[in-house]
Formats: sequence, structure tokens, C-alpha cells
Amino acid sequence: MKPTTLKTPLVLVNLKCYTESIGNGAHRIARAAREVSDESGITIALAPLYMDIHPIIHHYDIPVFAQHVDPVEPGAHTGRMPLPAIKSAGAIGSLVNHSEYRLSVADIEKNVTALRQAQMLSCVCSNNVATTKALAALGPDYVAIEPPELIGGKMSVSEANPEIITGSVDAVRNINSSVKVLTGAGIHSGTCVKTAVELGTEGVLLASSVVKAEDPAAILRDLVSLL
Ligand SMILES: O=C(CO)COP(=O)(O)O
Repeated sequence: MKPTTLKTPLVLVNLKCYTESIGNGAHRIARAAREVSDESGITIALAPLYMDIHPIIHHYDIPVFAQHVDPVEPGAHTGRMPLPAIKSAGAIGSLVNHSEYRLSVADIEKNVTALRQAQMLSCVCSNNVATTKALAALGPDYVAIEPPELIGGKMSVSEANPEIITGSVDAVRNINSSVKVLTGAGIHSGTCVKTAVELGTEGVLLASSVVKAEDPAAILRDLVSLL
């Protein structure tokens, strides 16, 4: 089987657990992502709640990541989500170590290795340049640098902390140039996305500006407009 790859630049929307992401809300965002992706030719991937992975792929044919995967083998566990379950639902990869779901280094490594062995994509989240260096050494497909203090806010990482983006891009290139860098936190406009890409990233990981928008297609259109 060929390893999964995604065209860059990548816009990855994390639906988190927002009210707007539940049930029909997830379909509303997926429909918008399909529409804007078709119009623009830009890859828009989603990370929905687990139960929406399969329906979103089935109805909208969009690349889907899980928001998290548990570093456990299938077996006698209760309430966990082993990797083969997200794979069988159709996910092409998973976020790992999101700032809202931090893991130990040992568990991050376990997830990155398991995803690679399953020919799925790992997108490991990082909070600063030092952590980015350690995570890049694990060889994930993506490191997504998201300063936690900017997550969910109105000021984007591209505006507030461009140095963390360039620092992460440099650090990753020095450690493992095959790892792609995404950035996120507060991304809300085409200018934020353009700046992130000009600073050397392969795209963005974002949430609230799309998920909480009255018209998700309009904001997605703006986000990809300068690429
Ligand atoms: O945490 C994020 C994406 O995973 C970023 O969230 P916001 O786009 O809401 O700042």
C-alpha cells in the first residue's frame, strides 16, 4: 500500500468538541470544506469527533484526521480508541499531543510509530521551539506549532509570534527535513494563512474561526484566498 500524502499547502480544521461541531454542525462544516476545496484546489482536511469520521468521508470525500488516538493495542480496554478503529473508520491520520490533550513523550513516540506502520499520517502538536525540536526527532509527518496562549483568540500566531514559526521551521529543517511544519492558533484570515506559508510552513491547523463562523464556507474562502 502506498503511504498517504496530502498536497500542500494544507488547511487542517480541528472541529474540537464545540457545540457547532456536533451532529449536523459537522456536516455543515464538511459541506463547506468540500465546496471551497473544489473551487480553490486547496486541500482542506478536517479533524472531527470520532463518530463523524466515517460519515464525513462517506458523504464529502474529504481527508479526515482523528483528533487523538490512544497508544494502546486492541484488547481489554474500555473507553479507549485504538488506532485500527480510526483506520477502519477511514481516517488518514491523527492529531497527536494537541495542547488540549497532551501526552507523554513515550506515548507520542508510540503513536507516531504506530501511525507510520499503519501508513497513516501523524500531525504532532507542539507549543514552542524547544518542544518542536524534540518532536521533529521522532519523524512525524507534520509538526504543528500552536502557542497555547493564542489558541481560540483573535490575534493569530502569524501576527503575534512570527518568530516561533520561523524558529520552528529552522529547527525542523536542521533535525529532519522530511517533517512538514504547520502552524496554528488564532488563524482567521487569508493574510494569516499567507504569512504562515511565506514564513516556511506547509499550511495551518485551525479551529474556532471556521467552526464558530455563521458561514463556514465564507471564512474558508477567505482563508485560502491568497494562496
Ligand atoms: O487549537 C487549534 C487547532 O488545533 C487552534 O485553535 P483556534 O484556531 O481556535 O485558535
